[in-house]
Amino acid sequence: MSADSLLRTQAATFVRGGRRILKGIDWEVKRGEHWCILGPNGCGKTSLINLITGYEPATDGEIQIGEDVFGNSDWREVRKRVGLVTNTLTTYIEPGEPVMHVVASGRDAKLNLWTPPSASLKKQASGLIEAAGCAHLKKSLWATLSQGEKQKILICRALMARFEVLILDEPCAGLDPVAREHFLNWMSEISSWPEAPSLVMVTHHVEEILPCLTHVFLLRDGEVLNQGEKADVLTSAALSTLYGAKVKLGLKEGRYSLKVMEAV
Ligand SMILES: Nc1ncnc2c1ncn2[C@@H]1O[C@H](COP(=O)(O)OP(=O)(O)OP(=O)(O)O)[C@@H](O)[C@H]1O
Repeated sequence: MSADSLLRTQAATFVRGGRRILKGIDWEVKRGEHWCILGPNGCGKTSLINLITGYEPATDGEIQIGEDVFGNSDWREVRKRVGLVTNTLTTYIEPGEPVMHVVASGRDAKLNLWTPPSASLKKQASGLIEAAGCAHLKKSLWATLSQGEKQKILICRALMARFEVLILDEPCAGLDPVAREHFLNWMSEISSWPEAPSLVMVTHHVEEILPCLTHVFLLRDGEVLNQGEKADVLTSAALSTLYGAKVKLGLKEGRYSLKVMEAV
């Protein structure tokens, strides 16, 4: 394993209800790489994320974060190095929680603070909220935010901790086209920060694969169809196999598009 390895799965297998949901996944994310995971509904993307974040144990194989191997290390500690932003988080946050507290609580990966955050936490949270272009939301309560604002605030929350890998599970779901574009540009900006975590974005839309994403992982029916550098992996042929239908991938000025030619 190279010193640059942040995350590695080896023959990771996940069986539930007698079904092999993940069938021996080998994958490695190295420092400086930003990944996109693509795959049809039900192919196992969320299951893979659950193994990496330790929310589910692998049935077989190895999950490694840096030097730590799942099962040999205190995963509650290891988990602190992998951030996860998912829509399900939004349902756990109290409607009346101040936005500033939502962000500040990310330092210890806690939800809903019982005591107000310290002045230094507030200062850091405030800086992140401003960098996200959300300064006007600093005094808002969680329940009043729009979907796009919630996504941004959740990412600010994740950035409070010093994650090495930040997993974004369909971060653009529910965003209007303009909000999505703003959001993606902000994500690009984050990826250029000197201390940026490696981003891993799960999406169903190739339009969201901005130039800052360097690698692509294609997951099909619990198996790796292909993975590697974006330009090598993203082809019409590979995506047609991935989705089981003829599709045509377009690339114009660094942005991808996908046309479904023939559904099966
Ligand atoms: N704990 C579990 N017990 C039984 N089946 C499960 C469990 N977790 C996931 N599955 C099944 O495994 C398959 C993969 O689910 P998963 O949520 O990982 O897919 P996904 O690729 O994230 O899908 P989507 O794109 O629709 O979000 C699905 O058929 C799901 O029903």
